[in-house]
Amino acid sequence: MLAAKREVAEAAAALVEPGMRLGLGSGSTALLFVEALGRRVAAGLTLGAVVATSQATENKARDCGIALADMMLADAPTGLDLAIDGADEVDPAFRLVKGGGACLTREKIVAAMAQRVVIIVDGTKMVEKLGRFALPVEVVPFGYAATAARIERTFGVEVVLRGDDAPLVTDNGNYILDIPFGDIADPEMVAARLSEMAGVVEHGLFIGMADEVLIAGEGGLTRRSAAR
Ligand SMILES: O=C(CO)[C@H](O)[C@H](O)COP(=O)(O)O
Repeated sequence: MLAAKREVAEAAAALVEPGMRLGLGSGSTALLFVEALGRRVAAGLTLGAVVATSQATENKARDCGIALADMMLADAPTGLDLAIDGADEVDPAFRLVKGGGACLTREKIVAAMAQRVVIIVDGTKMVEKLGRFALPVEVVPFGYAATAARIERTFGVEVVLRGDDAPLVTDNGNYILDIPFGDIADPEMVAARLSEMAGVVEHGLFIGMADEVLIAGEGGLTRRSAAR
């Protein structure tokens, strides 16, 4: 599995061209990509503005000698050439479940800024139907129990507040509710219902955002483009 993640991370780093404005994803595969990119930067590759999707990725990028734009400033970049990120699930229509690392909100903002979004996964993430991986939803801590109850009433599924002894707090200061659907029959409907709920900051369904998927498997690397 680690070898597959490394292979796909190296392949993604090779897609980066000089001067590109880049979005760096989160999770173990994305961090391997950041390391591979760092090696290219150390060898002389220059980049345009680079944006990280989590504190962990920001720390890794800095350790690897990659300078980052400050997304909290008014003059932060508003567009990117390429965003590269992992995923928890990818279906045949390139719909994704993301947020296993609790970074879905920044990941979605960065993906939405990018002209091209490339998802890097090992073959185990490719699924016929989304939902076996519990769907992460970032919610505001204020009234989170009410938000959780509303989600449960809407979908008839018991949600799980992420965290062990205490709730996990995201980089944005929010909580994560995981919805164990098992099978998401209609991802567009679920996405629309969640998006309109008070208290929901963002959900982990990424629909119509991925342009390409790089998949590392036993048979080597596969590159698939979205049919648009
Ligand atoms: O969405 C994410 C983080 O919020 C990650 O991209 C996703 O969880 C995949 O992670 P990994 O590469 O470690 O399997």
